Amino acid sequence: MKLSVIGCGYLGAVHAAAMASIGHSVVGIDVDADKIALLNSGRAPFFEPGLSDLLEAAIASGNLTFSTDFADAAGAEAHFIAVGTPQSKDGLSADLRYVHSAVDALLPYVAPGDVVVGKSTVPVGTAEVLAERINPAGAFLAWNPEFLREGFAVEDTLRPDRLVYGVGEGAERAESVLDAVYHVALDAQTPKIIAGYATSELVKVSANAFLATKISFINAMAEIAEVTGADVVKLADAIGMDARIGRRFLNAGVGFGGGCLPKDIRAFRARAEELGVGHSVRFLEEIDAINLRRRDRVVDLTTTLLDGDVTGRKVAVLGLAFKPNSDDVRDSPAVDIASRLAALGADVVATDPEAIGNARRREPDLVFGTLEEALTDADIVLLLTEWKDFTGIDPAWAASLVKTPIIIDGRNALPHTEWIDALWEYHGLGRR
Ligand SMILES: NC(=O)c1ccc[n+]([C@@H]2O[C@H](COP(=O)([O-])OP(=O)(O)OC[C@H]3O[C@@H](n4cnc5c(N)ncnc54)[C@H](O)[C@@H]3O)[C@@H](O)[C@H]2O)c1
Ligand SMILES: O=c1ccn([C@@H]2O[C@H](COP(=O)(O)OP(=O)(O)O[C@H]3O[C@H](CO)[C@@H](O)[C@H](O)[C@H]3O)[C@@H](O)[C@H]2O)c(=O)[nH]1
Repeated sequence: MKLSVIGCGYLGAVHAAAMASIGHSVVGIDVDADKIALLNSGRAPFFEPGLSDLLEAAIASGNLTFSTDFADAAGAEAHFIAVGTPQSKDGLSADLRYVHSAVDALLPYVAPGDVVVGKSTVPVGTAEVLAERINPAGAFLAWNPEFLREGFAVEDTLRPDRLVYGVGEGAERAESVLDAVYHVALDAQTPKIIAGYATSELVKVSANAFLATKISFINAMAEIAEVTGADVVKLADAIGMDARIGRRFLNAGVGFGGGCLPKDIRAFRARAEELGVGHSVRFLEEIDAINLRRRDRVVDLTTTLLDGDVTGRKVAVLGLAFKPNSDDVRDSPAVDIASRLAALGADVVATDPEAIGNARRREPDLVFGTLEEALTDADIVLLLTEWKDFTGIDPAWAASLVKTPIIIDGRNALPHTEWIDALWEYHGLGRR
């Protein structure tokens, strides 16, 4: 089956390569000519485990091409929309301009019977508006939200835990086209939920709202633990043993960042206000506030541990990506904390296995270095992204490099007894 994927970022490039790897003939289209040139040469424009191999193999097989020309989408039966929906510059809402311009550019090449498939995360009500523009061409719209996690994007795309088809006019055609697209996952008994547009759009944003809520819940418990002497990690272990609660997404620390959770909960609030039901998700304001307070906590704790003044003190920041196994620094707690400490006068040296390039583009004045450069003569060390490269550090080796062995484990990810045994002053978040 021939497919087009419009927008080749973290979502679209992986989707295009994964669909080509299961035998579809895929063209990925993006307005960013540099990205398209890289992709066409078989190189991933960002770090995502497994993506380079998938791209290389799919391009070599002839199943995958990339283009900046929307005319190349002609002849595809399904056109996936995977462009960005970032937070608006002037508010909380999602900026839908890329979705609309992608649909504008695609429409001349859409044939009757084609299915345009929305994958971008959008405010509820968007699909209905887009369908009104697509249906007159004799084509149909499906809303097929994506749940992949960065760092596991290839695996999640090839083996999703569920498929959601939001359908409207032309529902039968949309379902049969999507079934053909996802035949491998469906053959593996992946559950499929068919719903209307509004439900499928809401499934996506409510899933992210729930995940954000779970993280902020445990971070709120961390705040309580910090004033009572409780240990939030043990608390999470204990409540997580209740199958109704579950241990996943109960890792307290510097909180959530990235290109999804923060902007999605804000856009959800904005959309609910527009719909006159702002009160229903007003709690997300608190979820956001708890999350951002964790960053303040690390800045304040660093200052306290450096006797109230960070000026001229060397701070080693381990981690810049919003999570391990990604180079994505969008709304990254680590970049935020590093920048704030640098702005307060600290001599910050930040390191990351993959994200220095992206962090430097965002914060050109920050100082970046290798792990060894960051640690050497540091007055304090902050672990802000739990890459294996950092959680596996030998604490005795690190102690031999720093000036003062003080560490804030912003992800509660280190084997803390080993660090304490190696004579580090260890500070977790929400634990002693
Ligand atoms: N990143 C994820 O893990 C993930 C997972 C699920 C859903 N999503 C959603 O998917 C969407 C894309 O996210 P992303 O992280 O891939 O963003 P991204 O910024 O990495 O990629 C977006 C791409 O769209 C391209 N683009 C912009 N306007 C275009 C146009 N008119 N025509 C063609 N291409 C255009 C950009 O050049 C860019 O390459 C968002 O709505 C996001 O919320 C992302
Ligand atoms: O217990 C936890 C789990 C995660 N995080 C943080 O939460 C953020 C988001 O993590 P994760 O959800 O794993 O990463 P994303 O790749 O942003 O994926 C989320 O956002 C995507 C885009 O919408 C969705 O597709 C995914 O299902 C959803 O998990 C990261 O900063 C993590 O460090 C925590 O602080 N504690």
